[in-house]
Amino acid sequence: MTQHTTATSGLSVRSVSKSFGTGPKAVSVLQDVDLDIDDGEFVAVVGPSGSGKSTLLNAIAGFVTPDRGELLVNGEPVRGPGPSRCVVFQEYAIFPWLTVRRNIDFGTRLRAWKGTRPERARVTDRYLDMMGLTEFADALPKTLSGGMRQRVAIARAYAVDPEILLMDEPFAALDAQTREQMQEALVDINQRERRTVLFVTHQVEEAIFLADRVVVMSARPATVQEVVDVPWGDRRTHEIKTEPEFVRLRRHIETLLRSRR
Ligand SMILES: Nc1ncnc2c1ncn2[C@@H]1O[C@H](COP(=O)(O)OP(=O)(O)OP(=O)(O)O)[C@@H](O)[C@H]1O
Repeated sequence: MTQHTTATSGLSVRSVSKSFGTGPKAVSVLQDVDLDIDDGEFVAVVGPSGSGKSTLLNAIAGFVTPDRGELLVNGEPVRGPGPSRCVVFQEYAIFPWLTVRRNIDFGTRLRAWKGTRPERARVTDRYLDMMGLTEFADALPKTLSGGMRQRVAIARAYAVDPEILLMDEPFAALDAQTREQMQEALVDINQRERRTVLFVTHQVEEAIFLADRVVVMSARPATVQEVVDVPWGDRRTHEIKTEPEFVRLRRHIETLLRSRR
């Protein structure tokens, strides 16, 4: 396994534990989770249903406070939600009263680099183009398909330019064909923009297709069971899914998940 470390860049999760409830009804969800994600790395998290994947993501986002342990983004402790981390949810969490362009423009306003209005407009145009949304720029979200709405959510998240992008099953509600198109769109935008991404998914195939490393969580209380390196670099076309190495990795991870350690 590659050695990934750095307390001062990227994300560090150090011995993070979290329980919900108190007394005999307390449920231990995360137990001593350790994880380092380097700057610009794409990491997918898979695990049994209810194991605590979303809880981990929510702790990094600052929505959930760990009972123990430490979360660092570029060396700074996470103390709550903030613009260094941007979340893309499964539900299409975009503003229904704003057009596609204005939704993405909202993201550019949250950037550390403010820029003038024309400069921001150019940034918005770039994201519209990258996500294939230019012809829908003036449309309201309700007139768009689920896949297109999720393109808007992803474009807006990249437009914020956060240090870490957190994606919680963003394609789970989409049909299989749209999901594959979205996976390609995400590969494309991330190869151009290269952000640090933590991506939670149920689909092992999706995790291997998208990520540089796949973190396999155990059953609850979740710990990191294994971290699997994915060897394709930027070569991410759907053809790799039938290559023997892809199939081997998929089987290996599925076996780990079935073992429910
Ligand atoms: N705010 C909360 N209060 C109480 N229990 C919670 C809370 N959030 C999560 N849980 C519990 O923590 C456990 C882990 O939930 P979580 O959503 O993190 O798992 P998950 O791995 O993302 O699940 P899934 O794969 O089904 O999406 C579940 O038993 C859930 O009911």
